[in-house]
Amino acid sequence: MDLKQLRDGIDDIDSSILSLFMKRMELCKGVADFKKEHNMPVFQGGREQEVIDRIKELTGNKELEKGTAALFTTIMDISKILQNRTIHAAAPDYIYTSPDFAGARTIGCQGTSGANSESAARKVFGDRAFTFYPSFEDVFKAVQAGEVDYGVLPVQNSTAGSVDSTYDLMAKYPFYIVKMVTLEINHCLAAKKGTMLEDITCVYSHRQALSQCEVFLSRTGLKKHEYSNTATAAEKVLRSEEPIAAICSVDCAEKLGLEILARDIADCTINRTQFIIISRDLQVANDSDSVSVMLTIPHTEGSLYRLLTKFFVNNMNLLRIESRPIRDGSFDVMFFLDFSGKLSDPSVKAVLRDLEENLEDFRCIGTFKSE
Ligand SMILES: O=C(O)C(=O)C[C@]1(C(=O)O)C=C[C@@H](O)C=C1
Repeated sequence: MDLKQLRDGIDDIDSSILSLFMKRMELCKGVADFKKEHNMPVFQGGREQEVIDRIKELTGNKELEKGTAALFTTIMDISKILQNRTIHAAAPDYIYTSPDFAGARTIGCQGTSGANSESAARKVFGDRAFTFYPSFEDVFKAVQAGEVDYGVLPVQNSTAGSVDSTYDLMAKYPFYIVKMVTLEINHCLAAKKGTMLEDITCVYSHRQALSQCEVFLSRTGLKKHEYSNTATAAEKVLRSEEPIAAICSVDCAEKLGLEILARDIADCTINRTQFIIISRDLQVANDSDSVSVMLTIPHTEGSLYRLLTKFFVNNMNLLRIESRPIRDGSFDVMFFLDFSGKLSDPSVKAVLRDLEENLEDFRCIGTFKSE
């Protein structure tokens, strides 16, 4: 047989598979109606095992057994997605309010005035006073306690990647993301007035800022010292009698009256950081088009693949996937996923309900307009 004949044969078989697939899905819709009426969960683990065992037996070919099991697992996953849509699409909406950035009484940022978090906060809340906390954790605590209406935290930098400490705290505190804001970061090397670059031996800054300026730091041979924040590092430089420098924003250096010894020192000329604005309660802006969730998945073969199928089949674009250790001595991780969709979309509601029902650790952590 030539290739054309082989492909014609494949096309014929695909048509048969398709028509049987459609018939199977019709039956699954019937199953969904039954489950809705009898208040049964969509996922039936025992039945799935039965289906897979039977398929493996029927395959009768060791080499293909794994493939047929994967194929029927995916078919059942698609079946569950359709069933969830039938059952949960009309589920009640989440209870939420609209964000009120202009009416916010207090907003918490980490660091001190001049920190990049403050510039990010200004983009959302305008020129006003912010409450500064020594650590990211303090910002989460202040939001949880209702001490501030909103908190501002960095999550991702275009050069250095995710801000791990923020993600670790996201797993620890209750909160909701209400907005995402992107800030152009321009790092400079700043020292006390009159200091020369040749005199400087060491430089202080936040870990992320130091890692964004690796090339400059290794070229100049400056010794790196991690500090809690770029702005607090700049303040340390101002107070110090030693010839030390800080990596901070130009705004911050100018505000403190520091000398800028070198500008634009980040490794990448375009260097941007994304910040999240968080609140204690779920707040949904009209223009929100992305949803954030955090979850753990079982340590079983194909479980990440099966999770991703849910987004793919529901036509939801995955915008971010991040994982962090859950820190219990195991090597298990917590996943943070952002995907396109509105909380009120029937398919989003169905996916969220499905994840909620079937995963041990699952939380929807807000919705925002992606930038
Ligand atoms: O038998 C059921 O209860 C079904 O919903 C059908 C089906 C399948 O597609 O075969 C789908 C989901 C269940 O977890 C088990 C099996």
